[in-house]
Amino acid sequence: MNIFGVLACDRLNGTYLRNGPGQWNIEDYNFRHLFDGYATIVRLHFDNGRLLFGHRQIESEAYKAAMKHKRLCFREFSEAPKPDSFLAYVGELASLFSGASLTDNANTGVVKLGDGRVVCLTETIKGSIQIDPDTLDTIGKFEYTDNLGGLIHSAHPIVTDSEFLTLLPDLVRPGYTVVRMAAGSNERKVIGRVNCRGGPAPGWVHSFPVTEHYVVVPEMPLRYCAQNLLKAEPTPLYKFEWHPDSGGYVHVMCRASGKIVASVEVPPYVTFHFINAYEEQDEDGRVTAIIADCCEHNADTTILEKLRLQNLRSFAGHDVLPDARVGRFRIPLDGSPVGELEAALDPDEHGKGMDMSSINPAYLGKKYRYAYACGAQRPCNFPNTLTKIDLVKRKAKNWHNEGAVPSEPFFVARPGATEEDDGVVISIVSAANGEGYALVLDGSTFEEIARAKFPYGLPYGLHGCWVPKKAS
Ligand SMILES: CC1=C(/C=C/C(C)=C/C=C/C(C)=C/C=C/C=C(C)/C=C/C=O)C(C)(C)CCC1
Ligand SMILES: [Fe+2]
Repeated sequence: MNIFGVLACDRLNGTYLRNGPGQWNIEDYNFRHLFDGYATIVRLHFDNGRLLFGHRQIESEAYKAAMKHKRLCFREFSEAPKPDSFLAYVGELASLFSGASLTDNANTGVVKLGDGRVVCLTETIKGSIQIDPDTLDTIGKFEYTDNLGGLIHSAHPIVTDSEFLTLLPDLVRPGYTVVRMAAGSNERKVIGRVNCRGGPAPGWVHSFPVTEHYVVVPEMPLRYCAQNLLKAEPTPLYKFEWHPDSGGYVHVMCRASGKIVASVEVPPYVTFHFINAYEEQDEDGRVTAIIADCCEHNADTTILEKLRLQNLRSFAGHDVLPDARVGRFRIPLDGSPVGELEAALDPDEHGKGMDMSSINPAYLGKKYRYAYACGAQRPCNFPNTLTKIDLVKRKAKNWHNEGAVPSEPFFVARPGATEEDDGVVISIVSAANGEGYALVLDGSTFEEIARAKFPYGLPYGLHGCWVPKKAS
């Protein structure tokens, strides 16, 4: 559906796409977890103060099969089909115990590759699906033409105009392969490999950060669990297990050589989203350490349980959102065996809620000052504010509307900007009354510039990308 609205924001021209799990049922069968839902892509096309709005389901094999057979046919985040559903679909017992039964429901993020192709992603490699950013048509599976194999990758590749970097966790020989795909290509090439320091499996890598010269590979004690991947019934931590005794680590790989230049033990941590990383230099310009910031859940895995739909749909006014902070890792490059992890600012500044972050992409991998994220105004059961974090002043500025749930604040720089926060922040908000609107905040003052009400409410969504207007 496309609806025109008028927006007091004529400095923004281009398309914001936001992906996320938007359909949590098949007929009268209801899914369990926020991350289970079938992907819904939302499009906000900004054109000289006018907003064209639309949304569509991504036509993954998992979604099409569920709609056709009226039952779950593939394994989602917490849901698994009854064997007869999947076997009826593909017809082979072995498939149930292999990657074939994993979903391709690309419900997590959307990226614009350097050559302009737009790809929706999740953590299964086969869940990489190309879409048309204008019509939201599903074009088809994005085929990686290399022979790297594997079933899963990070849901958040680092994408720039020239490349796509990602991590492939290795569940058989615990470790991670760091790969690079040049813009315009479908072939990933190996940069290097890191062996895990703890066990029994690699830590979950939903995202990872990079600096100008290094790839930072996190190994958190929340680890993949191959048995849980194959279980039909959900386990407390779904496809993962918490192994605090196995230790938490951060590895640093040189982008050019693939060599590991640091591998440090850090306090146990739980993070899904890295914010950014950069190289710290001494007064002679020598790189002495890597600083990597993330949305850190105080080494507490309960956030995964809190994101079950039943919990999200039953807020009784009690504060149930676990605390989170901006976790700052300092990874020395002098051969020290340990790194540090501390809060980059007092978490009370953002209500001890912290997730779904973005930065000015021009500062990717570089020393930066500002991050935008969802924070909390308590009591709440879900992040309910937008927050602008000033990492230098260690302060936050917060936006909140009573009862509203905003999605990831996405920063878009003003063309020609020279200041880091010169631009706008876009968020899609679900209002208390179930209505929805697009919200545009000034990136510098964090004041509202514009909002445009949608003709109907939208489900919560996760991550977005910006497709600038084509030069005419
Ligand atoms: C489909 C399979 C998997 C899927 C994993 C998915 C879809 C993971 C998605 C993770 C997301 C969206 C994480 C977001 C976190 C947001 C947070 C913590 C917000 C907190 C707010 O306070 C695997 C599990 C990889 C297994 C194979 C099958
Ligand atoms: Fe994510």
